[in-house]
Amino acid sequence: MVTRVDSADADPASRAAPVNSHNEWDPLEEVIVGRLEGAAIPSDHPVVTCNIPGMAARAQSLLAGFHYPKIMIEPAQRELDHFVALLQSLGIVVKRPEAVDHKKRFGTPEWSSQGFCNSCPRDSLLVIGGEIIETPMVWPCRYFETHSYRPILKDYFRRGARWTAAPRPQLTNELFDPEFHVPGKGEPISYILTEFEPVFDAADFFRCGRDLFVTRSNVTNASGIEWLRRHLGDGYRIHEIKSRCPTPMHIDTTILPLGPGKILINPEYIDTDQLPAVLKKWDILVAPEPEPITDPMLRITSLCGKWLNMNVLMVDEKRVIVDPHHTATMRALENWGLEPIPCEFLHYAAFGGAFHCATLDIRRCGTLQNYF
Ligand SMILES: NC(=[NH2+])NCCC[C@H](N)C(=O)O
Repeated sequence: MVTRVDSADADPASRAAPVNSHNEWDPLEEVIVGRLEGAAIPSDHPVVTCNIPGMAARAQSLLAGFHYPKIMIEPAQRELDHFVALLQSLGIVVKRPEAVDHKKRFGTPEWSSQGFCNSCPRDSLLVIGGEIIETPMVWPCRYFETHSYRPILKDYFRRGARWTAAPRPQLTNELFDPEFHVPGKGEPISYILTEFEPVFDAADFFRCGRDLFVTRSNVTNASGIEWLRRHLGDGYRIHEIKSRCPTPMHIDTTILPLGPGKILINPEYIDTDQLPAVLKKWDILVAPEPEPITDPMLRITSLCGKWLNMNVLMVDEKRVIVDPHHTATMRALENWGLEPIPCEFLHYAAFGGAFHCATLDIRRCGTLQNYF
């Protein structure tokens, strides 16, 4: 049952709003897409290495701070260019962050680091209705990532958007549990973060109107979730979803809504009995196994686990952008009544994700509603 809370027709200002996105599926009008220029291999801080697959973590700790080699950038850049062209051909306005050299060193009074890249706007910026929030990120190499989006953010601000930054975390040793190890099979899920200060990545949340869903992770602690809850106030409810992923970072390979009443889950990480009661009323669509990645280069360099087949972008309630490598996923989406639009994107995994990660919806045509 969908209850209309606000009506855009009654409020012409909200129709003209530069930032307006309440969920993951309303018709997409404007989106930010990340960049690869200037990308540098992320640092080997424990909060980075605990989140990435073993092989990539070993290679990365040797090469941290160097620019990504051309052999990795070029194929990913070709895919990215096609993805941007595809979005534009669908009539969607595409905005891009500035190209910056992420090899540059920066610091706070307590530490210094080189950068990473701005491939994944989904992680550092959270759009809730007409507000855009810079999130308090925990990877030191991502501390200033939102600066490359500042020209866009200032433009949205000038045109009336609400622009907020969560308190900048200190990221000192007190935030990290020195005893932490990635839980093995049978061990309970644990996290590297303490509650020293609030931290969260935007990509640990997804939005369904007045209800937001979050997974705690190695980049989002309970204080971070509480900060957002208080910041948003009574108009929103935040529900925590339990994930069995031993290296949790970002919700969009674990569970993602495809439309009102439709939720896609990763059967390895989600125990449906443990879902928040409100979601149990929705159709639960179980993601098929991803097709294996056989190219050794893609296998070694991926910063992600295998479930990027789920990391899709909804153009609207029907059309969904998905990698054609994942044939079973394409077929499943069709069987669920959706129209998959294929777009090759496997090389982007070395930079942190796929379609959902690489984008940030700025405007979707729709209003704030209550879906539960
Ligand atoms: N928004 C993102 N950057 N998502 C990427 C999710 C990656 C996730 N940690 C995995 O390995 O599957």
